[in-house]
Amino acid sequence: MLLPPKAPALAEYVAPPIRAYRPGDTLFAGPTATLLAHNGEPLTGIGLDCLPDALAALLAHRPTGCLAVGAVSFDGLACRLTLCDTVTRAGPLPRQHHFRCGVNPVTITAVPSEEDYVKAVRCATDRIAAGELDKAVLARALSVTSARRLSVPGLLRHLGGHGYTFAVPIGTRRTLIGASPELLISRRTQDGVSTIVANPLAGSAPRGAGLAADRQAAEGLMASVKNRHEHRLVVEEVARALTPFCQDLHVPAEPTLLATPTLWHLSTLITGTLTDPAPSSLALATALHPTPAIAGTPTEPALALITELEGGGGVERGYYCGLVGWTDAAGDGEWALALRCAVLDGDRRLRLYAGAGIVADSDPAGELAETNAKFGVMLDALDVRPAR
Ligand SMILES: C=C(O[C@H]1C=CC=C(C(=O)O)[C@@H]1O)C(=O)O
Repeated sequence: MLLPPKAPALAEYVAPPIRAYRPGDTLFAGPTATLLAHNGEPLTGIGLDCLPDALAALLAHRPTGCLAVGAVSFDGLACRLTLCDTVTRAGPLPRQHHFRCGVNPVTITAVPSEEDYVKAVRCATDRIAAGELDKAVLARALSVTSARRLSVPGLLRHLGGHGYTFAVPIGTRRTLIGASPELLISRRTQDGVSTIVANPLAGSAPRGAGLAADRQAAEGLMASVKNRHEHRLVVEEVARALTPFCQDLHVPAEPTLLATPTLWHLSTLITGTLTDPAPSSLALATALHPTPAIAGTPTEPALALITELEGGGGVERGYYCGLVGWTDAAGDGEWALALRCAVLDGDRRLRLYAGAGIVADSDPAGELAETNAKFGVMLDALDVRPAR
């Protein structure tokens, strides 16, 4: 008797763009669509300042439909983009509720140690109290070695449905991979009118275990004066940077709550209509980057403190906190911040990154806990601990 083919169990399901992924491809999945760039022309070595013009010129000579997809480093000096004439498009990646049993044997080294990160946070709050700056985002890393072989598709399977999921080749057998909740900027043009969306996030609280604790965590975040201040600093700066390019800009007065699998965030959805001629999505990203969500404010002292404290602790941001996304020849595009991510080096070694916004009344232990919750996205994909 001929039996119908067995439908794949949910745990075995792999979304088509992940099934189609080959080493060296670039994948970028947003809330509405997934792009897979295969066999494109690599573009590296152009800094963010020159990138909008360089890409406009390059894309103008390519066939209609050609996109540039990839990443720009945090310092804006390096990029890894692919110019791809025929990007494969699919729907958004589904969120897969796999049972994760936390059994993957790995060794993890914190860089710097948790104690040293706490000291760095104290140092930052002292500098803020001394009036040198208002906010700095301090990051830490985890160096992970896996006993099991890791693969980009194997990790991507667990990163869908988190906002912006990405895999970008950034060197020989090195891939930036992650799932970020934060949209820096998107631009869309319809009937000659270009509209934008930016979704700054800042102010976070780990999700609670169980409904009551989770609700308490969300309500506590919404009511937190420290987190509202941390968030406001980002929204004000994003609005200030976008204002010269917009004929109208809507900035809600109050944040809302955004839930990710590991954290609650304060979120503000900023929308606007661009002036004519409209700057490209990448030109807008250049005007915005680095926002206080990933650097601090004012920008210069914040960047100096990051170099001093993170550099002293052995953290090199590289592409973490950079941009990841795409642009077309007309300048429409979508750029997320490269957060909740890792660099996969070969097939067993990973470097995970997470940071937290430090303001005057930051509690160092709380900021450490926040970074640990942020690592949860990638640790869960590695099956290092059970999902909530
Ligand atoms: C720097 C990170 O998050 C930023 C984005 C959202 C919320 C943040 C916060 O509450 O501190 C950070 O500003 C990270 O995830 O590594």
